[in-house]
Amino acid sequence: MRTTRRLFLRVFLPIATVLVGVALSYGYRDLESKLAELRNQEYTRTQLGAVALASSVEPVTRGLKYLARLSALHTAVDQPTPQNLENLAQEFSTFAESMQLYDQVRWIDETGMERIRIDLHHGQAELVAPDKLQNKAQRYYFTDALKLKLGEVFISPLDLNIEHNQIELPYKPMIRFATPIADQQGNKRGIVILNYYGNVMLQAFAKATSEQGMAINSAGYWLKSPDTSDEWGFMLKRPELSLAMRSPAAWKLISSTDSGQVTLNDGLWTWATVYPHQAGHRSGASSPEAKGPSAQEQALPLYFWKSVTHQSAQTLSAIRQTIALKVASVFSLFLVLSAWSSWKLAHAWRSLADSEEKYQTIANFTYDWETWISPTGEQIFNSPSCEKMTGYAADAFNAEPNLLLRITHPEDQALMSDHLDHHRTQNEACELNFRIILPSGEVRWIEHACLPVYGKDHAFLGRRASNRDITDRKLAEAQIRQLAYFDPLTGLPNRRMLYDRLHFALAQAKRFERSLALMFLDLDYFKKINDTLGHEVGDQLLKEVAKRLESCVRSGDTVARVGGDEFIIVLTEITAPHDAAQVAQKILAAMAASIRLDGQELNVTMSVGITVYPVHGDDDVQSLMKKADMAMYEAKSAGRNTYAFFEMANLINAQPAGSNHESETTHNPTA
Ligand SMILES: Nc1nc2c(ncn2[C@@H]2O[C@H](COP(=O)(O)OP(=O)(O)OP(=O)(O)O)[C@@H](O)[C@H]2O)c(=O)[nH]1
Repeated sequence: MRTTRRLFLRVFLPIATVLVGVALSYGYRDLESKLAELRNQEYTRTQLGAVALASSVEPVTRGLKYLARLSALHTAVDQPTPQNLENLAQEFSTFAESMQLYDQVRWIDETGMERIRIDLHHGQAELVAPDKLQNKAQRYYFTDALKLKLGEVFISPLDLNIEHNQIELPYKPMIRFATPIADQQGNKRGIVILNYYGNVMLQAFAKATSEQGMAINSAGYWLKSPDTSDEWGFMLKRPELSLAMRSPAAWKLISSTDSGQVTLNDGLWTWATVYPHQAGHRSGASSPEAKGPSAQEQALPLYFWKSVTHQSAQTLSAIRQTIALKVASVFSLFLVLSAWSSWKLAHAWRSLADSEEKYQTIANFTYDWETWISPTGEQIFNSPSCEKMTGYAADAFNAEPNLLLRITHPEDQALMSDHLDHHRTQNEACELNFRIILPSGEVRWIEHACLPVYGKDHAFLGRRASNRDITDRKLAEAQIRQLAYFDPLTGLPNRRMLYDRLHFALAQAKRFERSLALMFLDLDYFKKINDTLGHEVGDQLLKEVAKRLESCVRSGDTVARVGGDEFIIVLTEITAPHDAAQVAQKILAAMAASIRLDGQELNVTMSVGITVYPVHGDDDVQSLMKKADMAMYEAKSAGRNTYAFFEMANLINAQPAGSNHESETTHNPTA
């Protein structure tokens, strides 16, 4: 479990690190994108607001200049007859009613006295009666405008209309546009003045900024704000209702630059500036005060409006939180998924390592030599045990695909070569035994079993083989075979082997109509040797006799020991009994030479009984054995150290040719 956990950490930690990096990078980019979108939106709003303010001023100045050029005005100025004044009033009324933008349309003469005044009430132009006309000589807009050159336009600050020294309710935002007029001699004869409804402009501004914009005058007071309670602070004598007081840092930047965008502690500020005087072609003096003389003579246009938007710090923080939450939830999901996958992978690795370990342990400790050969004949795997078995390391087999064939015993190479050629790609199991020669020259028997290997997709993956060292088994088998078929003392075939061969030889003789002789040989007086010289000497003597018997026959003949001092010889290549007689004589002659054993010279003789197929009968194996045995006893009876044919022993009891046997049978062993 500890190993699995370690593997898990090795997989998961790098993935988690990458995921954290990706999440942070993605989150940062997403936040940047959202903030950029917000900044663009704010920038667009302030620009649209500024355009709305500037474009509201332009038509008013054009309308003012139109009035200043009216012939009815100049006629009335030059000849202010009741008729002319009435004509002018008519023109002013028509203008006011058609435009619906102005609260008042007036001509104020050079003394400050209102000469023609049209008030708009509920859309209707009303001429103010002469006795209701006022003198405006003390008003700043009169004095400032009268100072202008002909053609120049005075634009007052945007403020609330004041009637009878009270701010008119509901609030009536107002801007006064005025320009001087002159008579035919060029003497200034007062001004034409329009009281413009500021609300029209402010509504256009609000609409352009989606109700989110703030129109602020040059003193930092709100003219229009999403929060209406902030508006008109300068008129209400409440300095706290100004951006200059509410957010000094922001106002410092906004008032000092025409446009910009900045993120401060209290949020994102975006602004643009409108100079209404510049928009009116020519500028005149202005005053931030509602009443009174001009604060500035005809100076630079310090009066401006700011189109401003503000996104609070809370709004920005909410955007960050939303993105952080989104990224965190996606990141958590990926983290959980990768943790789960890493755990599964670690578990699989662990299982694989376990099975590899088990497999390696089995491969290392197996006594058999396990191999795997690819379909193209490459050695994919050789278990380490191959070195103990062959004297060559597994790497040697992997490096030399032909090594197995090379170390195969020459007598088995054809078998192995055939196996490798024919079975490598065959869909069948195969078993074979072969010998290999070790580097030391030692020969070992290998039992080889192989079968094809298929993958899960039934693809042929080559052959898997198991090789086992069966040298000891082969030796044991050979020993068993030796014990079963051979006489342990002399190494001659025993009775069982004799019978096998005799059966075969007799069948062959019968089939090919050939002759066969069976000789039964028994040592004479062997018991005495044992009794006098000991069993050991008797054994040595038997071995020497066996050798001498073998030397007397051909390679196709069989010499077997079937009893203590009894031997059988099968002669397969005779044509007549005479041939067998010659072999018998040869044997008796071979025995005649003394044998030196244990420092003594020994002389032994043998009695030999012979039967010949088919001369002595068309017999079976048992009959042949019996007849030969009987013949041997005949030879014993005849005095030993001689041979006798079965036929002759029974019927004529005659000595075979070469009667000198008699003399040979008189030889006694020298015990
Ligand atoms: N040394 C030795 N003696 C054996 C072995 N097998 C049998 N004998 C002895 O061989 C002798 C065989 O004797 P027999 O064939 O009966 O008699 P013999 O002395 O040869 O006399 P005849 O055959 O009549 O000439 C017995 O004394 C057995 O004990 C053996 O493997 N080794």
